[in-house]
Amino acid sequence: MITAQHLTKRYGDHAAVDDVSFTARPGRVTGFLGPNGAGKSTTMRMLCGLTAPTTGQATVVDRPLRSMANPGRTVGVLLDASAQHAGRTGREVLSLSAQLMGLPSSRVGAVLETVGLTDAESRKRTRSYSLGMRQRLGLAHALLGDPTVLVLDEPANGLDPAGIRWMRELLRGFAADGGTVLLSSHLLREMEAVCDDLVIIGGGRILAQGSASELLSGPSTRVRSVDDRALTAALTAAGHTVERTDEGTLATAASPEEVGRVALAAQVVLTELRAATSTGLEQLFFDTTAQHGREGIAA
Ligand SMILES: Nc1ncnc2c1ncn2[C@@H]1O[C@H](COP(=O)(O)OP(=O)(O)OP(=O)(O)O)[C@@H](O)[C@H]1O
Repeated sequence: MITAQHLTKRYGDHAAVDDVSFTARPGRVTGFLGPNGAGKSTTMRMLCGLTAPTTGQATVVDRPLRSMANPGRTVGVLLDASAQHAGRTGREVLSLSAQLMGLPSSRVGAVLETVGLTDAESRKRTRSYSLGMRQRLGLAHALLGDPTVLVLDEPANGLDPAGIRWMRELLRGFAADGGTVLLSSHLLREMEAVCDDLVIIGGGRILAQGSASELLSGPSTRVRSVDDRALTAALTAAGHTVERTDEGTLATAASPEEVGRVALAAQVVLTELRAATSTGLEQLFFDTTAQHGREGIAA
């Protein structure tokens, strides 16, 4: 489990992260999304103890990471796959960390196999690695201590389609075994495919969070009637929120059956009633972050 409680990071007058609270739970993949400059990396650095919060607290498995004697045995971190020592081989990078974490050298071969780096590749200096190979090495490094928690900033960056699918299966398997995964990525389709929970951040603040199924389902019913004003009043009186969509229908989270019953009781004739399809993460992302992306910045 990872918990961010009221995390704030100020650089001078600028709040890079502003009162951010969320929980990434065991057995689930939590996606951390936001436009460029939203505060994702800064939040992840605070979770990993690399950046001290101005206020608030971050804990991993109920403790601040900095207080752990051997954090690599609990948390695997991949924050920047290109930040590897260019003159070391992949195998040397892993062997050194295995020694520092008190792990048997057999872990090195095990994680190389898990991430699909061959023996020959592992003996090359990382300066000759492609970005995809660096990501695989970074992930091997994160998995080395057999952690229960993974914090991964853009791990799929540079992977080819087969690599992305492989990463998806690896993360789903890690969560299915009870692990906690916090993952940031700009690949929205991939996030939609892999995440159980979503946290969306913009301008340093949380804009939306919840289970992916909840957030992506949106208002579940679309309805038209001969008297939308009376229907809206009746639905609102029954405790439902109602919005008008761009297509001119009314949208509500109430089920089609419930809308039908309310309309019947209010004696409003319906001209259309249907369950809405899923919103899709791309739509949710743009709807939620419209004010915060670079394209949303007024000229
Ligand atoms: N060390 C620093 N000093 C000053 N400002 C910083 C520092 N680190 C980050 N920031 C600012 O904090 C804000 C959030 O940056 P951050 O890197 O966390 O965003 P991000 O969501 O990870 O963006 P991206 O998707 O582009 O990686 C930005 O405005 C950035 O310029």
